[in-house]
Amino acid sequence: MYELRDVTKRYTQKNRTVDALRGVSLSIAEGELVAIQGPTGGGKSTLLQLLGAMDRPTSGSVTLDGLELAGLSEAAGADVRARTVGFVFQGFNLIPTLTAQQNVETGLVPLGLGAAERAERAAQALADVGLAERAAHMPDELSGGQQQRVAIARALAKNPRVLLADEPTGNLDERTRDEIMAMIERLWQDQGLTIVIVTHDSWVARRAPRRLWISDGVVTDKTDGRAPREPAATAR
Ligand SMILES: Nc1ncnc2c1ncn2[C@@H]1O[C@H](COP(=O)(O)OP(=O)(O)OP(=O)(O)O)[C@@H](O)[C@H]1O
Repeated sequence: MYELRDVTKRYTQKNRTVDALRGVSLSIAEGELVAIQGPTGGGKSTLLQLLGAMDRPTSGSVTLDGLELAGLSEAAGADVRARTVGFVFQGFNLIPTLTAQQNVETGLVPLGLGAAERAERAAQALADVGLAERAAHMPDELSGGQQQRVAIARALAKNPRVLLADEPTGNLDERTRDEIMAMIERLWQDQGLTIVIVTHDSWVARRAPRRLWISDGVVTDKTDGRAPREPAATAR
């Protein structure tokens, strides 16, 4: 699904440069659930932005199903964000003046669907996250966990291939965090999505079969518990 080859990202301000990613090479297979951890400023959000075609690397290659994201035009990048990638953020990012249903429908506007199909898909997405009864509620009438469910429904209504989540449980209490993670895992299993979650929370990270660590712009694969390799027949 994703192939990163020697990716660097350098931010240049007036008299300061920051190397947020330094020579990252990485593959993420279709259907993987990957957690990304690491110290603050290590490069987690930068990596997620490159995976989501929200930004481009300074050098190197980022491909999504063979499509080179590094060289995309603005319009082509917007198309990837609209169709292929769903985003979820720590702060939910719902529009406060719109109902849950309308918030979910906003994610479908770039797809050019008719109003009736938008409404139907949004209602289905809200049902999928257990919020069918709350479709007419405004965000401030919903709990934090419910708001995050609406945000997840908005991300998934467009049937993306990838879900990218930046600290999706960062604003939630423990019980709600557990509920949201259980829901993300269920969606992952049911819909065969590829999911990448940035988290500071080791409990959340441990739920992911694959865990990456980014520190100072360098990625290390920290996955443990991998199936041990079968010893070669001759070694027995
Ligand atoms: N737009 C930007 N302009 C300049 N520097 C930036 C920009 N975005 C990120 N950086 C710098 O790049 C480095 C990596 O930042 P990034 O946000 O990717 O880290 P992070 O691991 O997500 O951190 P956190 O856990 O605090 O969110 C940091 O040193 C940060 O200050």
